[in-house]
Amino acid sequence: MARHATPWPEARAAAHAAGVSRAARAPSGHRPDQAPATAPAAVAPALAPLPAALGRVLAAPLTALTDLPSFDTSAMDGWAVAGPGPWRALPDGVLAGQERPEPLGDGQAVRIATGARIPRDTTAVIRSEHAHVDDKGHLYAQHDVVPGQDIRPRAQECRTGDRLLPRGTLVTPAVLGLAAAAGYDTLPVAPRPTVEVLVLGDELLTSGLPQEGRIRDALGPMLPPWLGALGADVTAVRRLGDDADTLYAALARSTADVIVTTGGTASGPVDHVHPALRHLGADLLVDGVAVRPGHPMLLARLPATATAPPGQAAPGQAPPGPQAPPDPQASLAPQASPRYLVGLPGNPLAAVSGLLTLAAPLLRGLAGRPAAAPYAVPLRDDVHGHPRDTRLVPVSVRGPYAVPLRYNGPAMLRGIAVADGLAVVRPGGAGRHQEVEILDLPWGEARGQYGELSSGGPNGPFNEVCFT
Ligand SMILES: Nc1nc2c(c(=O)[nH]1)N[C@H]1C(S)=C(S)[C@@H](COP(=O)(O)OP(=O)(O)OC[C@H]3O[C@@H](n4cnc5c(N)ncnc54)[C@H](O)[C@@H]3O)O[C@H]1N2
Ligand code: MOO
Repeated sequence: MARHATPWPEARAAAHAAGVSRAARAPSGHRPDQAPATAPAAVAPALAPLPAALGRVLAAPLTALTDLPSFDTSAMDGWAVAGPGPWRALPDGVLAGQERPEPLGDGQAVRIATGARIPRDTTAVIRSEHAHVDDKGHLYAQHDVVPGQDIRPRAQECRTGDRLLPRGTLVTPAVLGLAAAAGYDTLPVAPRPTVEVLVLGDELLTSGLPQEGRIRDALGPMLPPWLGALGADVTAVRRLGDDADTLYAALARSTADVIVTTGGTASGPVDHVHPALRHLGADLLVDGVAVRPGHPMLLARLPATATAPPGQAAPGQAPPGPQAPPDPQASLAPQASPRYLVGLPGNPLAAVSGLLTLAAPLLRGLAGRPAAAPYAVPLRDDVHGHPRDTRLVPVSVRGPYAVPLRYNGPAMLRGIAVADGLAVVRPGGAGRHQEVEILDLPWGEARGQYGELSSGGPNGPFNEVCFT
């Protein structure tokens, strides 16, 4: 079988574009890699209470519902003063949460707490440790007092209506805090795409030691939490063995946004993924990728309706197996939105490669998130390249360097289990200290758990230092 392997960068772009494009409605001949870089999430947004929004993606920009701070506020515990000192210390104080305090007269000072509303006509706040009151009740400052010092003026952080975060931002704990501060009780979020995992292979055991030629299923335990960390809602994990009819029925019956299969992508006697997709009339968007490990990985768009009822081959198509699928529920229900299938190779590290090459960008696209911004880290050591294909090599990020890890064979998980990411090594290899793109693992330390930051545009958070 001579398939044309898609170059690795194009495969990733095609997977992301497939997610954002709602491509099932595209005319035939549509190229998923020409879809826009961002799009509304493929599933309708909903308003979620703040705790439920964690880990989802903003379906609309976050706009400030209030000025922040919403009133002039003291940055320190100390004294609010009016005019030049020394000042007459008033007997009462102003606490955070207190309603509008009395205005200060020229020459007066009042004790004030951090976060308290500044009395009208205050010129500065003096920290308590920088002032003292004499026995006549006069307040003296130990340093020059600069007008406005230690006052956080209203709207210092944002004005009502300012755009705080763009659509497509992942809701992190910090985003929840910002949203609450800015006045939100609920957030418009895209639902997480649903994913069903189908584990193929008669040789797989679900407990105990490998024996009699059979091995433990490593992917059933690994993929659901990994897909969850990539933004999916895994609705089911089914172990199907190596039966063509069972696979066809499971694909036909599924209502998940994405089906992830493991194994059966190659052309061996029990590799049923391609025949099942053919029989379903699926559109193969990516059929093999020029990447090691994992080159048999594939991405297909499943048809909205059946091309043939179960058990009957459509014209010109072979049935999936010797017998018609026995399950009467296996008819293809019409689907409102496109469904996709990511076929991961069975070798476990090859499956990880497929997960990060195809599933991760697809899920981002489905949630309405932009493609992950690439970033590079210099390699500590030389890495051999494949002559034609990209290699994905587990690395640990130590100091400024990505250290290539051993045990990186396609059937091995020992390297990836201690990795922070996968280094993208272009054909021909990469030399010591050469910068290479890193694909983060969701729990990796290279860039943190919640993905890359958005700069937020010209008014984003990176332009100004603000500290007290
Ligand atoms: N003639 C060719 N044979 C193979 C090619 C090829 O190009 N031509 N490619 C090889 C590569 S590369 C890979 S990767 C595998 C992919 O094969 P499949 O996706 O069909 O996977 P299987 O044959 O079902 O399994 C491969 C291997 O992985 C083990 N496996 C499967 N599932 C699991 C699991 N859940 N947990 C742990 N291990 C699993 C399985 O026992 C096999 O050892 O094809 C090569 N062959
Ligand atoms: O996909 Mo395979 O050997 O490259 O594991």
